[in-house]
Amino acid sequence: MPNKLLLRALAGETLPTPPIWLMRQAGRYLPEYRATRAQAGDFLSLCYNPELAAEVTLQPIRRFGFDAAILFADILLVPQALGLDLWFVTGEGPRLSTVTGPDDLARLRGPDDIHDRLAPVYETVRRLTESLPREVALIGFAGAPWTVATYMIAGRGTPDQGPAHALKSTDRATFDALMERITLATIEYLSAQVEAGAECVKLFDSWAGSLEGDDFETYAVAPAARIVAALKARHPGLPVIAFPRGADSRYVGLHERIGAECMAIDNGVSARWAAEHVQPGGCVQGNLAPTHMVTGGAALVEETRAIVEAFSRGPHVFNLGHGITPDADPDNVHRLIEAVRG
Ligand SMILES: Cc1c2[nH]c(c1CCC(=O)O)Cc1[nH]c(c(CCC(=O)O)c1C)Cc1[nH]c(c(CCC(=O)O)c1C)Cc1[nH]c(c(C)c1CCC(=O)O)C2
Repeated sequence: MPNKLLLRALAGETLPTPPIWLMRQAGRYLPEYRATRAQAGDFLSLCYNPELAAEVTLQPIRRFGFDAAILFADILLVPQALGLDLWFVTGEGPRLSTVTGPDDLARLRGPDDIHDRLAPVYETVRRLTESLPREVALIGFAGAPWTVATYMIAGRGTPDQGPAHALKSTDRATFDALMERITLATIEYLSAQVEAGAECVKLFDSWAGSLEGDDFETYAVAPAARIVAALKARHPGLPVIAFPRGADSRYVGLHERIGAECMAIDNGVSARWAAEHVQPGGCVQGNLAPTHMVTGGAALVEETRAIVEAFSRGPHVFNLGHGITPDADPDNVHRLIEAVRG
């Protein structure tokens, strides 16, 4: 049995107190993050600077004593490694050159040709294995193919993933080939993170919820299952967290269909419902609404205790239902941890 709390929960153990970490725990709500990002110059320079990326990964561990650290990087580094241009517009978000037809696809690099550009990320992981406290687990991550494809097709974030849905229906061959390329690159990328020292990996499918009918199975479940199977073949026993955000009632049975030890639950479903219908399949992670980190107060404590109680009869990792936002108050994170650990 592993002795780090996060790995024990992922292995299926019901613990008296759930391990806790937060999505986007390294980020703009922390003054020390803003200072290090300024030192790096910009967000992408920070992602590709192993010394500073390791530093911002460690900042929330030092400040809050979380049970897990998540590698500081971004899901959009994979499209960039595949050959797309990537930049961030302050206050707006990511911009990428796009893939909208066979010619764009032909210009992309192969899944094995990503490592030279991503080498600094692997170096960040190696540094973290040396500098993290013994009891803190290190999580590697990547975007799931559908979510990454939505950014590669639209060239930016979109409210309804319209451009990706459009390509899927007008040029299925290009869409499927793009999904295949991302899937294979993601296997290589995550595998390299594990070789560098990541102890578990998380797949972020932030836009899975917009896949309807059979598309959910074809473009969210099947690619995730393929990535998980390939990783486990190479790294037996590797624990995986899947985050098909917005899956709603389709969370039921997903542990088994994806082959993941843990389902990250967003706050679109209640903890009570997820405890009854999803937790029987394995560990669950979640699912406090991120707004509580802004508003705090008694509601934060009550809701946190209710979630801990709802999930207390099975394996649980405490987290938010989505990333902590830049306007969050770090003091509320202290209150949250106190409410979880009692
Ligand atoms: C969709 C997505 C992205 N990136 C990610 C997702 C999936 C999870 C989700 O749904 O939130 C995942 C991600 N992004 C980042 C991490 C690092 C680890 C962590 O602390 O969780 C992780 C796991 C750093 C980041 N990635 C980004 C920041 C903010 C950049 C800054 O410092 O200005 C951070 C800390 C930028 C980013 N990166 C992305 C967007 C849309 C944006 C802009 C929006 C925003 O600014 O919050 C793409």
